[in-house]
Amino acid sequence: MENGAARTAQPVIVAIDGPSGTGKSSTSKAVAAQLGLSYLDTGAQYRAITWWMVTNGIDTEDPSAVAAVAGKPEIVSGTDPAHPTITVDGVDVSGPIRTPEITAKVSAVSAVPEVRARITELQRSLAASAKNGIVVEGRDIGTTVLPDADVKIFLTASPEARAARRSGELKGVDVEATREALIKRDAADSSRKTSPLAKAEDAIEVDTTDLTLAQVVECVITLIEEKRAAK
Ligand SMILES: Nc1ncnc2c1ncn2[C@@H]1O[C@H](COP(=O)(O)OP(=O)(O)OP(=O)(O)O)[C@@H](O)[C@H]1O
Ligand SMILES: Nc1ccn([C@@H]2O[C@H](COP(=O)(O)O)[C@@H](O)[C@H]2O)c(=O)n1
Repeated sequence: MENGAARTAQPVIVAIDGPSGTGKSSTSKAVAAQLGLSYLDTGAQYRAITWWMVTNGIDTEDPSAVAAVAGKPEIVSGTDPAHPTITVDGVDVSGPIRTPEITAKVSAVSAVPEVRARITELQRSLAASAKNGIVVEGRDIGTTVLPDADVKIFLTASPEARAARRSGELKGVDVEATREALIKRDAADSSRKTSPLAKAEDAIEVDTTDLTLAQVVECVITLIEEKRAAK
């Protein structure tokens, strides 16, 4: 069975969106693994194209310069939730895309329409080829990338909870600085013209502030199973 033991049979497309640090990646990976679905981290794709721009000396604050080369890098995402991978022109960039420099620059690059068009095409193609279905997480999956997704979830959490989680992950990092950085990135992602971070009208909002990761995963699995039962 692809991606672990499937608890359910029919293919299902699940869109999980939300601001930074709300638990999208952790939740999506666990849900996909438990249901035997593929998993796609779309933030990793935007980070990967940003890494390529930086590595090739492109000014990430110049939308025309970014747009002119948006079609050049070959970005490949592996969709096994137990071992998600991301390469650019054959190079494993799973580590380099998580540096503070890339995190600080990714919102500017992801706001460029030519970048979004390129990455959205990749995302739709991966979703269409997922045999058992897929959990796709990001900022615009329910609104733009997969508007016909079977289940749409919008995760939220207070900035304080998100900053505390991230600081715990990146040991020694200041909580207040982390909180400010999260808020700044959310503001940039929500205010861009093309496909901003937004909750789809038909998405179910789950506030994870006071929930453990296990509780969020169980909640999402229940929503998926309810939807499948109703099909
Ligand atoms: N419900 C939860 N309770 C406590 N910690 C959580 C919960 N969900 C996720 N976490 C932790 O919070 C951190 C951020 O989670 P995660 O990376 O999944 O968020 P994200 O929404 O994908 O973030 P980003 O958008 O920045 O990629 C991780 O350390 C994760 O283990
Ligand atoms: N669907 C998406 C997903 C991500 N982005 C941009 O990528 C950045 C990094 O995302 P992470 O989930 O890895 O933190 C994010 O801040 C957005 O700028 C996007 O635009 N659309």
